Amino acid sequence: MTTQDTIVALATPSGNGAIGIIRVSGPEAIIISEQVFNAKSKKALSTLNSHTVHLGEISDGERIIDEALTTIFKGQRSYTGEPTVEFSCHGSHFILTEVIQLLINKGCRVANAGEFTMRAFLNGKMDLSQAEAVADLIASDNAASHQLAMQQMRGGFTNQLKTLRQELLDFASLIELELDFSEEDVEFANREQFKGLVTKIEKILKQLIDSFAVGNVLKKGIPVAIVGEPNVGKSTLLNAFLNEERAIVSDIAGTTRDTIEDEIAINGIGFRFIDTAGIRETQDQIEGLGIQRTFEKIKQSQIVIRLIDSLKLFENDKAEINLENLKKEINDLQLKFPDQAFILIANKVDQLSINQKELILTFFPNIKFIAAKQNLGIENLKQSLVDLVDTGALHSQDAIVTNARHYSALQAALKEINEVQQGLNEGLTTDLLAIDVRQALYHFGEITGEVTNDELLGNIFANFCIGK
Ligand SMILES: Nc1nc2c(c(=O)[nH]1)N(C=O)[C@@H](CNc1ccc(C(=O)N[C@@H](CCC(=O)O)C(=O)O)cc1)CN2
Ligand SMILES: Nc1nc2c(ncn2[C@@H]2O[C@H](COP(=O)(O)OP(=O)(O)OP(=O)(O)O)[C@@H](O)[C@H]2O)c(=O)[nH]1
Ligand SMILES: [K+]
Ligand SMILES: [Mg+2]
Repeated sequence: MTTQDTIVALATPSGNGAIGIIRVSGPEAIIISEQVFNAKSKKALSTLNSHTVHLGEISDGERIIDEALTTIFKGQRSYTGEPTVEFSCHGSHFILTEVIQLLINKGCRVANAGEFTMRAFLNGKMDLSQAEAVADLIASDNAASHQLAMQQMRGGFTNQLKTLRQELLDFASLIELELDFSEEDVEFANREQFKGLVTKIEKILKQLIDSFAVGNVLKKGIPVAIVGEPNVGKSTLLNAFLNEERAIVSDIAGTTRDTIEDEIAINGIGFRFIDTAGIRETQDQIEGLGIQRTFEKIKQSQIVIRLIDSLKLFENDKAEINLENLKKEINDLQLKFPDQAFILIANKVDQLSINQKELILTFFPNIKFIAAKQNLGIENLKQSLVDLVDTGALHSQDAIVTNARHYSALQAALKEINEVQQGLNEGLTTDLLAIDVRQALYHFGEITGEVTNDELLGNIFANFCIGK
């Protein structure tokens, strides 16, 4: 991987702000920038101190393109770890395009997605997991995902991992030293101490692996499926949660055919609501497909809001039988989806008499009544959702893994650590033990980027936005 090119990109959203920042990074950053920027002070950029800002003109020969503020970062003292210049221009799309083109004419290359951050990684300004957290930070849209990304960008669990890796590395060296003296039957690596370390590592790996269950949903938003028969008010409830007319509502059964999703934050936690087509036996083929999808969505969700139309129960004179059937049906649904938390909600309470309400409660003591259309009971329901989420980990000091790549590497590391443990217990020969230890170290290194390759880096940084 070469970092010889000097790269340029717009660092701010394209041409729709008051100011647009163009970033230039690489060995020639200051020399190239000097050719297009004239500071009001008449001083050449290369003579100015690092981390200083200068007013001046950007021009292509005689033609002035913009009056701009220019920041210089010298030597390795920058975000990327290489000479960097930032031009803070007027936010016109035309100006920004012209300035970038000018810089390209003077020898810059357009940066690839994530290339500035990739350079920061390659130049040792951050480890790989921190670089990945930069993308998460930019994508974060609620307090929980923001906090997780910030924690990881500032080192997160990798500091802990680096210490363990070093301790393991020290033992690996001792074990390998034993191999050099294999004739003499010496033991440099104290087996009991080594067992202690491996046990400690196992415990920490397990904790980190477990944290992913929480971390992953908090990062992505907790999926909540809203399900129930046609016309119970699922789309009305979605709209009430989102506080906007997101889904079409009508008194025609089968209005929602495709699932509709949208996210909001409640108490800083992201919830992704999924409005589904009504569940019922049907002859209609298109609606039938919608119902298939409802089951799919339940499977993908963490929480299921099972919505019922309270009025419907009393349409015929068999309320008790209807309630009995409902109870059975809900039991079946819970059995079919054991991993989901179910909340039972009775809608349209505005139309219900007190006696009817009490009858429902005798069958379902925990049921919650709402009137989605009148926005009644929605705040309570939001609180119930928050209560269902175990946010303990978020508020503790324990590290939380949010990245699927780290999760896989941790699992792989644990597997190897368990091999090492088994090897130690069974008195495995030193050469075989050494192999397992090296394997475990490899997976540790994958997370922080001590072990890496171009393809992996390409994959990670391709998901960044341009200019980052
Ligand atoms: N204008 C601007 N704003 C930005 C960034 C940027 O690159 N440019 N950042 C980009 O994401 C973030 C800030 N991150 C940065 C991290 C390090 C350095 C830096 O200059 N580091 C030097 C000097 C440190 C020091 O003064 O002690 C270094 O690490 O050596 C700059 C920005 C968010 N805001
Ligand atoms: N009285 C009353 N009517 C409601 C309430 N909530 C929804 N409705 C009405 O119930 C009807 C159906 O609402 P929708 O939100 O379209 O129901 P749905 O479950 O999404 O229906 P499908 O998408 O067809 O399965 C509409 O006429 C709504 O205005 C409520 O709390 N009280
Ligand atoms: K409807
Ligand atoms: Mg609907």
